[in-house]
Amino acid sequence: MNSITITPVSSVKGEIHIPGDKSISHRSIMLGAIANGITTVKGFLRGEDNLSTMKAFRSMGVRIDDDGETLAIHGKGLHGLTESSDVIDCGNSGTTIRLLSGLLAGQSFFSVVTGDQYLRKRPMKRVVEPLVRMGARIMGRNVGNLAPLAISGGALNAIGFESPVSSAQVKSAIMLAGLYADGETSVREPSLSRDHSERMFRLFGATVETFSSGVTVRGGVELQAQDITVPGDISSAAFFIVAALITPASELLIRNVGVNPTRTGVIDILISMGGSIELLDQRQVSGEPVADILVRSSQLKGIEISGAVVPRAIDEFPAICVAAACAEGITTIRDARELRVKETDRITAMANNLHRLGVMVEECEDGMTITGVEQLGGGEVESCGDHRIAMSMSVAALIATESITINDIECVATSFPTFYPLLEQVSGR
Ligand SMILES: O=C(O)C1=C[C@@H](OP(=O)(O)O)[C@@H](O)[C@H](O)C1
Ligand SMILES: C=C(OP(=O)(O)O)C(=O)O
Repeated sequence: MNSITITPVSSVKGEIHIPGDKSISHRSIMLGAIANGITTVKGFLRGEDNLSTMKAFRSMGVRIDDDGETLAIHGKGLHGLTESSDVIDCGNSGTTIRLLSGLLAGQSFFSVVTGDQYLRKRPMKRVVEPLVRMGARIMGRNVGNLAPLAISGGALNAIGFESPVSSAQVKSAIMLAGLYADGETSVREPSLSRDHSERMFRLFGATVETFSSGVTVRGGVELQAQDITVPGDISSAAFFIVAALITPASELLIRNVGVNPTRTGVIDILISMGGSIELLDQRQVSGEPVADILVRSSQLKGIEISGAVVPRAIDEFPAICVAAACAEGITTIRDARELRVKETDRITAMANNLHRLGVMVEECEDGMTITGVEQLGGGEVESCGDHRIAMSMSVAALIATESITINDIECVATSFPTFYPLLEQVSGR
């Protein structure tokens, strides 16, 4: 297991480009594979999670050419996928296994999907239950809640589903199954999660209607191939935004970042904490809002975070916890129970790691309370196999009194293989 030791820096400066958005990259392969014609994708994220999705579709007979810059996905049409000759390994990727399960529920062949030791602990009932209601036969460990899942799909019936959690993975799995259902399938969620599927379905010509916190998809409509440009991932940019905010004398321009309003909770939260963050040159690319983000070091203050902003910032909480640890006063995070079922339990992981650096953190079932400190201490912390924990703690190390060693950092390749070279670049090392 690799570790890294990071020493404090005096400032974070420069201009960077962030790699492609992970959520949009997954969806471009999935929709490209079942569309008619050749879909091209520029800016595709070559992280482990997206490579798992690519491999899964190749195993179902989809030709995907990659010249190192652009992907060309040779779509097979709505009913052209073929049975994989082996178990489909989704690696560490919750998005792959859950969205794929929705798609496989509509196929008239048999599939088994599984993943690594972390993914095999994450709850699948949230997608299995509605997909079974639509007519798929799905079996899995723990009464169908844990992977491996065995899926026998076929003709589906449309349902109206009220999801108890705000989850784009649940919503998107049902939307994909809905393409194969007889009639109109709708999903409602407590508050709106990321809407990349809604946007991309529309781009490919699906019949989709959105309403407040919900979506309806019509079955049986063929999709048409598209040329897609994937913007930079705001979830990856978040580590650099926090790095520039908490490090003195910093100014960082982050180019070409997706700023879809269902993803910008992190910016709203950090601005409320007193962060100097400006969105420049806002534009639309492939149906998604994009901007350059200018960040300057700021004195942050503690705030209360709860409610509808939480799903809009769900993957950024580890980075937000680091900002809170450096803020003046107390930050409370509530309504964030979902953090307990990510790659690791992100509430406990961040509480334990920040504790080791001398920060007072109190956990509660759906969140935590963090009391900011003037100076983070040094020490040794654990990624817990979770890319976002590893990267957050690496950012914390930039301003600690002494060096911090982060253990087990291979997981960073899940979503951001070039994270450490970029961190070196902006640190002037
Ligand atoms: O649909 C997606 O692309 C994602 C949805 C979110 O998960 P949930 O749907 O479980 O909240 C997020 O945490 C994940 O990184 C990507
Ligand atoms: C939770 C995440 O991804 P997934 O659910 O796709 O594993 C993440 O990237 O933070």
